[in-house]
Amino acid sequence: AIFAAMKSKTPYAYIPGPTPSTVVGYLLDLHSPDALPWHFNMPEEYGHVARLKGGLVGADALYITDPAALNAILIRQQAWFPESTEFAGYVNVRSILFPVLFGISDGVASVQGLEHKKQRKYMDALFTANRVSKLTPIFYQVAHQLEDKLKATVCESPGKVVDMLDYLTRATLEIIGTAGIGHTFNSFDDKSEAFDEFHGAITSVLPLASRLFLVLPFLESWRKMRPVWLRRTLAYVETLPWPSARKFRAAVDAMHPVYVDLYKARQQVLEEGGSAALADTAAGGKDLITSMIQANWDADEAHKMSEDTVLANMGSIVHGGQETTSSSLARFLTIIAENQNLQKRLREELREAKAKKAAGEDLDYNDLEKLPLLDAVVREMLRIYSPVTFVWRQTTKDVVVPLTYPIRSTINDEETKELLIQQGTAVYLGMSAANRSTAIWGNDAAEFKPERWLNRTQGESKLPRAYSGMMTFLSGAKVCPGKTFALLEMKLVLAVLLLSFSFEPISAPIDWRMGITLEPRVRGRENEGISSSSSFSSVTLH
Ligand code: HEM
Repeated sequence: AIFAAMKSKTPYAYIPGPTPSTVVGYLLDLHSPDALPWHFNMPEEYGHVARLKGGLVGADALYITDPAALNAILIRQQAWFPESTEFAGYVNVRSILFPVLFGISDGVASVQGLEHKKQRKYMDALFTANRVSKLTPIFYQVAHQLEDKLKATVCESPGKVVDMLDYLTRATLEIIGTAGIGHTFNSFDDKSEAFDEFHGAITSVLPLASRLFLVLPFLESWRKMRPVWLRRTLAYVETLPWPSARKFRAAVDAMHPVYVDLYKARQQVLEEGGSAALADTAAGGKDLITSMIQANWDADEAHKMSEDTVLANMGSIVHGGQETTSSSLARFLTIIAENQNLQKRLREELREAKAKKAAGEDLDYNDLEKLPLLDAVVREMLRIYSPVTFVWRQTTKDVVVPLTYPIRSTINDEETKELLIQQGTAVYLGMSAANRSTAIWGNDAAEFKPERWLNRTQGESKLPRAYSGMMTFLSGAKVCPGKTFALLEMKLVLAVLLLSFSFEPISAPIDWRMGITLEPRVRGRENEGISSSSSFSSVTLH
């Protein structure tokens, strides 16, 4: 095995790359919570393909930000680049643990190939612009609860310093709850046990999951264990010799029954009254999962998903859609708190649009789509502060991919325009780094400049085109299905907040650490945990 590892290290010796900071190799540098600068620097210092040196525990890997190579890996030649069996993406790290520990079947985020295609068909049908626009009233219901709650807090003491991430987490969990799975966590009720329990579970799963990458190869073999009942029984052995797994189990125990109860309730409605009866359920049966259950009910036998698969997809939706949006919204507020002029311009744009509506009427889906400054700010924020930093894949055979930017050999200084990726190589796709590459976006790539989208001074990049030529939502078969949902949700919550409040920064700096998404922490209060030391702002009502 050692010989094999040494042999597999050699093919990439000609590719420039960073020296690992420990003998373990690149893994710790790549996953460190403080690794953001390491990622951003990659294309600038080493080029758009970099060699990541394996250490004692592994072979060399590649870090790729090259547009042509990304197009090949994610789209044209994606069949040879499945998600690594050891760890697959940010949604997946949690989805992977569910089946591993509990025998629950895999959801869309953790399956590949034909099974993925089948599940994605159901998933994509939920997220068309038409369907998402119909969720607008549900989003507003939650956004106005957030507004009322914040008003009550701020009226008590104007200019109060408020932990906005806490409010935004409540709002995004409530939105994904009501619009995603037709369930309320009563998130704005201070004494809501449902919120505390579920949110506590999500936030404890997050750090656990990002710590587990080193043991995932072991989990993978557990995941394949059959029969499933044996796996499930073993997971419940009280003496599970691993505290993280026990904690994880407690978290899943808090979440899973919520999904099971909801599923059973919808199924019962269907059995008693057929599809039409779903209109009488929470959210008028329009929530994503009720729509999925209904489509599954109507599908012919050959195309139906099992109960376990639908349950797993409830998890995929809740986990895929919660912290990504709360983290992005917190980032947005940080930006506008630090740029009062931009905040004022955004508010003016919103007021102007609102003035055209009848009194008390909210901006609808199309109105929100048509606000150029809000759109440019959201776009630019998602470009340079992509909540997901990277994903990874592993080749199943030797593959040659084209390159936009040639590799300059460290051995003989020659240029190569194609890259041979050997079977089994771990390939890291640097989404945030590609979003900031100066070669792709220009010398001002790392600067926050919404104007680049306003007058379209920014041409489309050569990166895959899922969203303005940026990598934030990925691309190809695993592209984020929730993009339209996320953009509407963010614009709508920001519109409600900006029309009622002004935001100012607190004096302490905020650091953004890399977890599975980006997590804000107030410097000096890092150890207090994500919910208590997040993106405080000083908020005023106006
Ligand atoms: C700013 C917000 C968001 C960002 C930046 C984002 C980004 C991403 C990325 C990068 C992936 C691919 C991950 C991978 O393959 O490892 C992904 C997948 C996914 N996202 Fe999102 N997402 C966002 C919001 C949402 C929302 C609101 C939902 C649901 C309502 C959602 C549901 C999902 C699901 C189900 C997947 C798995 C898809 C699959 O594997 O086929 N996301 N997202």
